[in-house]
Amino acid sequence: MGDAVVTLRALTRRFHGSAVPPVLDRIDLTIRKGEFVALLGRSGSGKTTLLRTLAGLDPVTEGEASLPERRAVVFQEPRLMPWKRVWHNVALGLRGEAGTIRERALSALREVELSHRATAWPLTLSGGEAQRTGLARALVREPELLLLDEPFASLDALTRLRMQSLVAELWQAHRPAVLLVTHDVEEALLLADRVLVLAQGHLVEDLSVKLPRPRRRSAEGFDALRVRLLGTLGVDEDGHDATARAA
Ligand SMILES: Nc1ncnc2c1ncn2[C@@H]1O[C@H](COP(=O)(O)OP(=O)(O)OP(=O)(O)O)[C@@H](O)[C@H]1O
Repeated sequence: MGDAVVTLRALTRRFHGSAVPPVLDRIDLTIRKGEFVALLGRSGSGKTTLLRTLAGLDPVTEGEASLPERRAVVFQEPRLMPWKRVWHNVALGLRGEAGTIRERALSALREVELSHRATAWPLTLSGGEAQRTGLARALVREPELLLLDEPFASLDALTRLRMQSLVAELWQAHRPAVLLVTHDVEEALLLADRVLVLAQGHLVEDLSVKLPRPRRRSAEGFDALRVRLLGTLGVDEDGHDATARAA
């Protein structure tokens, strides 16, 4: 497909030899230019493994992966270098004239509403500020593919809400393709065009989300999609294991 940013064909990833089922088992996936995809799955289902493959951090040993050159990752923990100031962390790895690089870093920090912390040391940042710095560091590279590995998981509930809408705004402004790994069904529905569910090595759901933006939990159809995804994950409304109860 012409506008594909990512193409996986029969991608398989094993950690323990052929005696046990692979973590990723012949995954086929296409992500199109500008598409916002969320990846849900239970703990240990292989979400991070899939994200690492898309980031080019893990070798492809079985199957094929076609990835764009410009990729950026935001991890659950910000992974900033404590001995470099915030703006310098954002600028790391950029090439070109020093003044231009600094300007680009400051502009990315403005976009995540963090200009006032540009010369701060990372250890003085709050959790939300540190994650916004990570987001600025990713954005400044103008990625075609932005990979977000549970970037809000360690934040308090209010900061998480704010970060979710910030990510939605930044995506609208820049339109990279996004893969967001999350545990949170509502987060997936608040952000993504498409929600994938990974289980037993397979993508068992590929759900198109046509809700209007900006997304609201109160929107018609939101709850039906939420219940459907919880069903695919095998969890009931209260977070209990529906598969165990049925057994
Ligand atoms: N480097 C590794 N060596 C051996 N096993 C690994 C390695 N990385 C991941 N695994 C195994 O692969 C499986 C999937 O792990 P992964 O971290 O991708 O799951 P996940 O869906 O992201 O989980 P969580 O939601 O808990 O973060 C797990 O059983 C894990 O133990």
